[in-house]
Amino acid sequence: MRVNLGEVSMSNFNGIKLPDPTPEVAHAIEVCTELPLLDVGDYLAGKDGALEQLAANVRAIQSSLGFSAIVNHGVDQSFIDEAEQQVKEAFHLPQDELQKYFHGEHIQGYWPANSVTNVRPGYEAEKEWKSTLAGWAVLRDREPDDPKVVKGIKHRAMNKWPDPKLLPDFKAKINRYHNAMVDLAFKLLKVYSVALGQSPDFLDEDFADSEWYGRLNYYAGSPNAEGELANTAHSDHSFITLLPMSPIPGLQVRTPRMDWIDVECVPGAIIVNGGEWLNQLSNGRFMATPHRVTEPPTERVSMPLFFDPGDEAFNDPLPGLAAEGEERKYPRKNFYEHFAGYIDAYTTPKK
Ligand SMILES: O=C(O)CCC(=O)C(=O)O
Ligand SMILES: [Fe+2]
Repeated sequence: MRVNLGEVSMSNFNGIKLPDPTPEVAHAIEVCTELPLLDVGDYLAGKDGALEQLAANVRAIQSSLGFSAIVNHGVDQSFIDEAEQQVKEAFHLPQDELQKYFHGEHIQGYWPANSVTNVRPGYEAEKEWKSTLAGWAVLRDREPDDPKVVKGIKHRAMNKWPDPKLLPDFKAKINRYHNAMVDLAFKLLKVYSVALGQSPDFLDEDFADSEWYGRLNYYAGSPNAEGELANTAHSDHSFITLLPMSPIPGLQVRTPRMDWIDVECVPGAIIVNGGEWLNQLSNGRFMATPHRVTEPPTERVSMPLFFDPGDEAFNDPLPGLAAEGEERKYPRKNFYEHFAGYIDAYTTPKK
């Protein structure tokens, strides 16, 4: 599929015209052999015109490959490295210790390898599924008196943390990592808002009570598992997902040509991809691109941060994004309904 960049930059986005994407980005999405690289340093430094240029690049990327990698993002590398180290140590705990933090009905906490179907609706036929990855889900941390905790709302419980006697720094280092990623996501929210043809603060209200979600993924690795899937093809439920690049291979992204490319590591870069919530707000114009992970040769940790709106936000197409006479493509839902439906579908226990 060839992307018509002229059309992408001019029409269908609430009539808001942005500059052309930079030649590097235009080339990257034309050939689709690796993720387009975006330097967000000028934008974060508040340089004149940087927001508009970045938004133009994001609009072109999200209208095609749906994945990019950002550099000069300001997240301290030591926060990432130290969080990753904590994840490794947690998954090295004995099985009977880990089972104490089993995710339960809220799907918050630990889940062992091979325990869930990990089949996402729409992807059943992709390939024999394996789901060999283990995980630990950490949602926005809540206090015991949080109204949703008190009411026992599913998926809105308190997080489970490993015993501090065993892992004294886990909670602090994971929270520090997530807080830095969420800060960055809020800065990118303004870029996405402009890319969607809105004012920079148009989405702020929807995200004021952001229900972000952190997944700590652990792949034990297997040297002989050539090409087998550990994390099956899926699109993320999120608005956007931020994921520090891993030096251990495995992540693959589906291109508009419907082939799969291996993501090559750019040390220090953070992957940004659009999720299903973004896809719905744009009435299908911004991609929630399928991706998957092959069984890595060695131990591998990945820590995606799913950046989400508040539970009460709706998936209505943004102004100007359902062109006149065009039907909305997705049934109306609030974020909570969308999230609960997604998580429950793919974490069905394996029979
Ligand atoms: O492990 C990775 O690199 C990606 C993980 C992923 O796609 C996910 O957890 O949604
Ligand atoms: Fe994902």
